[in-house]
Amino acid sequence: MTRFTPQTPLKIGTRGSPLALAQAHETRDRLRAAHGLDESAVEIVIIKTTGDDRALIAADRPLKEIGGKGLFTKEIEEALLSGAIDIAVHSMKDMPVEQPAGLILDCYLPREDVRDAFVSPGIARLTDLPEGAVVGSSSLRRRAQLAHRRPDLKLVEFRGNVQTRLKKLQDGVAQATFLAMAGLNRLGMAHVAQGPIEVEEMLPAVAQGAIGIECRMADDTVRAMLAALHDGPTGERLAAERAFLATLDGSCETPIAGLALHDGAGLWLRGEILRPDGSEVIGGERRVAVADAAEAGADLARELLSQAPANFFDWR
Ligand SMILES: NCc1[nH]cc(CCC(=O)O)c1CC(=O)O
Repeated sequence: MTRFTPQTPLKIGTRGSPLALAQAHETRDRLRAAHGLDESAVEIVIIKTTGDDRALIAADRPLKEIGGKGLFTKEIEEALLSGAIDIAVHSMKDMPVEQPAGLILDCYLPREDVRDAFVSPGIARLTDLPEGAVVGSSSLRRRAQLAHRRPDLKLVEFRGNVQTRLKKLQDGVAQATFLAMAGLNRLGMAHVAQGPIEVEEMLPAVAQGAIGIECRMADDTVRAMLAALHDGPTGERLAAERAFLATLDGSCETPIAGLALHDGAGLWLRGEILRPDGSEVIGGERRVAVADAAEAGADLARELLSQAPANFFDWR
């Protein structure tokens, strides 16, 4: 089955953040278990991306200004194409809807918790935030969703790894922030959150909580290995959500939310688009057969777009 040995190991490319490494380790462990690979037949290769460049990513600069789509993926995909790595592990939430020619992304691990988490040193729940409270988030989606429900709150830019953000909360830079439950769970840090926010209250980002594994399209050995890891139900949900995103031409950096759940034999897809200042939300849903997942995502996106004025996504 495998051409990978301790002398010529399978190389897994990943960013070096604690969350990215946790995802790469999960992938390595699943590959080893599924294919009986020796410990030294799998190697993790850390790749620095534009998004990891501290000088470029000044803490208060909106990510959208710096480089938009592919900020955290370009260098990793180049390493795949050059053969420096054999597979790449990604948070699907951060992945552009299309991959470069020669690469394929069709292996998803079982999805984690899709919900956002409410994190605050002094306040138990989102609904308990006092009038005028300062909330830190750099996610356009979360900012717009919050501004929509609570126009009284003051939003500040907030980035960095989990530890940096918790330190900022301790220092009083903001009274609360949001993180994905999935990331906290994968880091074994769910205890830092007050708790999850139900999806009816804050619809998550498309593909939140899903890990995808990318490889070279022509690499039949690796593709067969990844096929054994693929989680079908996660793939069905992401087919709907990513088609929704693709038709909206969105990325992780636009105020779009979308979530598909299995509902009996079919899928229940919900989506929303928001004005960046939260002044308007347009939402909708579809209940469809699994086979129609992608078409339903595209169709829901067209419905929402037909209701949105031309300047809907303009900001600043
Ligand atoms: N945009 C950053 C990002 N990309 C993926 C995750 C977390 C885990 C996931 O959704 O898989 C996060 C952090 C966060 O939103 O708290």
